[in-house]
Amino acid sequence: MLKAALTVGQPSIGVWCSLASALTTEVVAGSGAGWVLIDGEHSPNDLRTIMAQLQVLSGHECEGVVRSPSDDPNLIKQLMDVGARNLMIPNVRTADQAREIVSAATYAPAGRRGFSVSHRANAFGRIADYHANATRERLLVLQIECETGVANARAIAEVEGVDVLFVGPGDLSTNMGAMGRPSDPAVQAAIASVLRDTTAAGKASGILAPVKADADRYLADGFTMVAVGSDLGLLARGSDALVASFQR
Ligand SMILES: O=C(O)C(=O)C[C@H](O)[C@@H](O)CO
Repeated sequence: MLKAALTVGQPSIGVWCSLASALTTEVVAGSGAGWVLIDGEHSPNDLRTIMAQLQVLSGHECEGVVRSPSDDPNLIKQLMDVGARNLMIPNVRTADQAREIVSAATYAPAGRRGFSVSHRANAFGRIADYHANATRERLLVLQIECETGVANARAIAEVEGVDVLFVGPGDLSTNMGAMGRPSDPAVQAAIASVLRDTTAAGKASGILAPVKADADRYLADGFTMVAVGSDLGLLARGSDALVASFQR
């Protein structure tokens, strides 16, 4: 289980799934990756295409992490009800926002996730102890993508119920005035600071690193939830290289 691995500091390699396709997500799931990111933020996914991808993953060891387009509690509720046990929330900036997200993913009385007796997440009522265990079994991955989030990373990581702080290098570099340059020294210093603060809070750190040398370095530094590429990138770059190899 992804949560169990990350809790004991075991690295887990993931692949971003941006193509909004159950078929391509199924192909990636067979690769041996520990998890795939089903992207509801920047991909043409909706609740049904996300659910279809979770369905194909049910036959695999590989776990689905679903990125919600925002921290909207109604979206969080719908995603959890269709079976998203692992959730990623973009651009979290403060501990108060993190507490609201935890609350949206937690049944009353501790939180305010709406209760439905029967849904896909509990196999349509067949998993009798689903509601009792849902909070303990979910994985909450909050993205740090701006300087405010970096400054508050320690406080965000310390919020009970937050499992992972995950750096979004694209947005972070853009928000720091270095669009497309995550290797900029100031951005790298911010990434290192998030790792330090998250580790100090006893939580796991993650990052997207589609260049192998970067991924290796982040893993050596202590990031454990590392996405090393995407279905879209593999198909686009692979088809480019294939066609180019036949051009004279
Ligand atoms: O800011 C980032 O970097 C991310 O959060 C990942 C991107 O959103 C991802 O879609 C790049 O393909």
